[in-house]
Amino acid sequence: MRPPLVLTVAGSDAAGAAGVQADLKTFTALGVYGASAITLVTSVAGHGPRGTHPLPPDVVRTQIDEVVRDLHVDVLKIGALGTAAIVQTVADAVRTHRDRFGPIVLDPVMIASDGAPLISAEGADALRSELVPLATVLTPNLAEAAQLLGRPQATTIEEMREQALALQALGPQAVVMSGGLLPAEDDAVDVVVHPGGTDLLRAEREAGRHVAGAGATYSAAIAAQLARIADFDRAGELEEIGEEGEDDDLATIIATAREFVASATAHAADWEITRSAQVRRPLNHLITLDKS
Ligand SMILES: Nc1ncnc2c1ncn2[C@@H]1O[C@H](COP(=O)(O)OP(=O)(O)OP(=O)(O)O)[C@@H](O)[C@H]1O
Ligand SMILES: Cc1ncc(CO)c(N)n1
Repeated sequence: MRPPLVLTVAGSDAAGAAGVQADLKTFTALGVYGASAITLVTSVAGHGPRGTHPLPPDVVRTQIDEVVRDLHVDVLKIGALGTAAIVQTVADAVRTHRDRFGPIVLDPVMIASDGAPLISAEGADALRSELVPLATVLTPNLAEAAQLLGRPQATTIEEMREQALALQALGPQAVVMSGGLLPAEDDAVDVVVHPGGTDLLRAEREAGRHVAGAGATYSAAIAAQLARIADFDRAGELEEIGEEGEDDDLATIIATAREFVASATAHAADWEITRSAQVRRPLNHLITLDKS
């Protein structure tokens, strides 16, 4: 028996809300084995600005090489990368090992939800030129899409769609642009462009939402679902899960991942986990595991 497996290349969040920790919890919750190559470590000093400590690029490369050498990787997920040198290293590793894994989900992480920068300006440029073209699914929020394109932040759904299409033109099959904070809309609307067209995913916007790790959890859930599809495919069971063609698959996977994020957010609402209201709440990744 070979479980579906995702390798995440991302940063560590000691609080366990975002980054690698959110990724691994999401994979487990969705029945997927998680491996990780750490790119950087974030640390919080009190409630002050967070420090970002990138690892040496060769240490990042060694971790990826080891995992790819030793394990069957179905899907690669990429999160915070910190520096242009790490972006370059990860892009080189992806090109070297391209036949060793399937889809690549790239979350172009730029700034943490608490405002800490998670990549340098040169790193963001390298992300656009080196990694975006290699991605299967790209998952920017409004600010990340704007920075990748060098445009002002989208303020309407039509502008979001234009930016998502412009990013898709750089290479990814699908772009999932999350618009939780779009001023012109009452709902939280995500624009998904995929080979079958454009979908709008609407959900009620929660006022005063104060969570950390929603973006990481979203892209991790997409990666996990893609790994499960690869697993069903290996077992010859794809028809049984109602496959309607590859184009629809991606759109369905993304919608399912969003439901997971919404549910994990809702189920954390009564968690008394933070010592202060100032600290952003993590999501509840235990939802699929809690049988009580
Ligand atoms: N206020 C909100 N109410 C409901 N859904 C929201 C809200 N804000 C964001 N979302 C949804 O949550 C999902 C993830 O959002 P997004 O990608 O913007 O998170 P993020 O800012 O990158 O997260 P983080 O930096 O905390 O990891 C998207 O589906 C988005 O639409
Ligand atoms: C390590 C890390 N990666 C990603 C995010 C995105 O919010 C974060 N806050 N921390």
